[in-house]
Amino acid sequence: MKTFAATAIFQVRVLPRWRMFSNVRRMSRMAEALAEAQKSSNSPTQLTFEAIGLQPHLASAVRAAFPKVKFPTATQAELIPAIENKKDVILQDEPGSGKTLSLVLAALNKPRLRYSDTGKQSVTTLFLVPHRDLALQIRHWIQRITEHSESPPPLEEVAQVLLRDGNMHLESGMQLLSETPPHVLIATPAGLLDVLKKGGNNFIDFSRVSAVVVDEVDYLIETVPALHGKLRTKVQKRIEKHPGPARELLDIIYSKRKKFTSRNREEFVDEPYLTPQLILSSATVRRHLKDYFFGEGGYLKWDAVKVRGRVLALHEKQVLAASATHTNISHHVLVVSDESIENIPGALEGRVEAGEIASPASSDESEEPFPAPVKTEAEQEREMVFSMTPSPYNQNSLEAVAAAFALYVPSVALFIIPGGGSIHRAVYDLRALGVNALDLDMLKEDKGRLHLLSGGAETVKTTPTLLVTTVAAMRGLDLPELQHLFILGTQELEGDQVTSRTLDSYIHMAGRVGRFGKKGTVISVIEPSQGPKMTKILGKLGIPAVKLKQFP
Ligand SMILES: Nc1ncnc2c1ncn2[C@@H]1O[C@H](COP(=O)(O)OP(=O)(O)OP(=O)(O)O)[C@@H](O)[C@H]1O
Repeated sequence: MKTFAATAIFQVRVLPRWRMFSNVRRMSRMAEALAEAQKSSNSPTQLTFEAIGLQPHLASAVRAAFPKVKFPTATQAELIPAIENKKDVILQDEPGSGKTLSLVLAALNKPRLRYSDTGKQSVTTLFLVPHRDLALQIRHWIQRITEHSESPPPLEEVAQVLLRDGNMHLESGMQLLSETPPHVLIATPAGLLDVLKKGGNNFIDFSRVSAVVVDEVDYLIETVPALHGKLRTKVQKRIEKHPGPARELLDIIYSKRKKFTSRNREEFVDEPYLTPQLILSSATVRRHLKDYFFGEGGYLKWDAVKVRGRVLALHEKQVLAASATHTNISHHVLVVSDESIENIPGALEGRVEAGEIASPASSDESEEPFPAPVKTEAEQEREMVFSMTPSPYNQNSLEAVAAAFALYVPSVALFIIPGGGSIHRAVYDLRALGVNALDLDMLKEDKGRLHLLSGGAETVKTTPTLLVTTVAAMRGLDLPELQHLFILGTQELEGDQVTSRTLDSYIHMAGRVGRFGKKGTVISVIEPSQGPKMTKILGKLGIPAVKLKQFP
């Protein structure tokens, strides 16, 4: 692997340069000022979790399960009492600032609801998430907390997961759900809709559910951004044609709310408690999304409480910059052609640590081949097909990822390929290049689960591993020790256009590293034709690209 990397680097030649960023210096100054302003966004308060309303046994269990979680952040100290107040809540703070964890705590803190007639427990909180791995991560967190509590109940009484997944048996999931309704039901909207379609809309009595949390809400509910002309019409048509399972589900749960508008809001507030408290969360909640929830969607009560990280007091463009550019994340772009791999023109000279060569955890074993995973018959067949078919991936780009991975990554890195791309094919191609690539899967120890709660002093020592995922499957994921992230290409969703969705997408991708004050390195690998779009994305976000020193 090391030999390959060296070869790849020495082959680089200089490409004709694009025009320099004229505003890079200005942006860099702005990012520094903003980073200063937001420093305390996720610094812990001196309050205890008990003082902000967590039940003492839960607070102790959390500290035991997550030794680094000692005090709530300012945002968490605002959020947990707001949820206790039973009003609807919109939560927005930068990626990795502890939103999901605090939502989990607030959910576990709610008293268990029981049917007064039968005494049977009901689901207290429904947690909607965009994808399987985030659902599994949340269940894993709850499992840890439960295991660290006194006389822990069986996990299925506390948390269950509903997914649209080939491995999950719908009938047995439904049976467990009706026999033992959990305190927290974590589901993808599509998974839950499957259950409602089979069991009927009353399979879960939503009037008995205390809260519905929609995590990564802007991903689950697409709304029309402030676009102009044809693009706006195109997006609107797409939404109307495919409203998406999350919207369909909220229409079922909040059908009773939809008749209330701003004109009869008094009545709305006095309405008996018929619908669950609605809690929305994301690092990027645009105004058009809020407007939709309050207005046309009719899901949110007008007196919903907004809980926002410090950073959001700034101007929107600066907010974006601050969200994505804390000084603890360095952003790099490698432009790859047939002839060369080089830094994007205009990239700034790096801080010492930005392009520092990592001392790989596995340096003693660098001559050892990485472990080959045991393959099922289906996997062997798939590889046979791959060996006979051309790859959709630009091999130069994958070589650049392999080279940078070998140079910089001591333990684990994440590689995000564009949505719709084949993860298995990317893994196959990368392994052929000598990279220990694996498809990210939170259920499997070697493919991500190992890294779920590790970090800091207990950093996992493994052969450096590159976990491959897509844009669609990485939202909200937390691998605490992750420091290196590779992104393939630019987001092609809107063609050459850079919309708010494109920018939000970059913020969320970059947000997989530099979490909770840690350091992070983001390396985008693009083709020359994607250069102008990448420049625009970084320019709009106020992010200066920094040179990787080992590349021209
Ligand atoms: N009060 C705290 N003290 C220390 N660490 C914390 C605290 N709250 C959360 N964390 C840690 O911060 C990391 C990020 O948490 P979490 O995934 O909840 O962030 P997030 O804001 O939901 O991220 P994203 O925007 O990507 O969804 C986790 O590793 C979590 O354990």
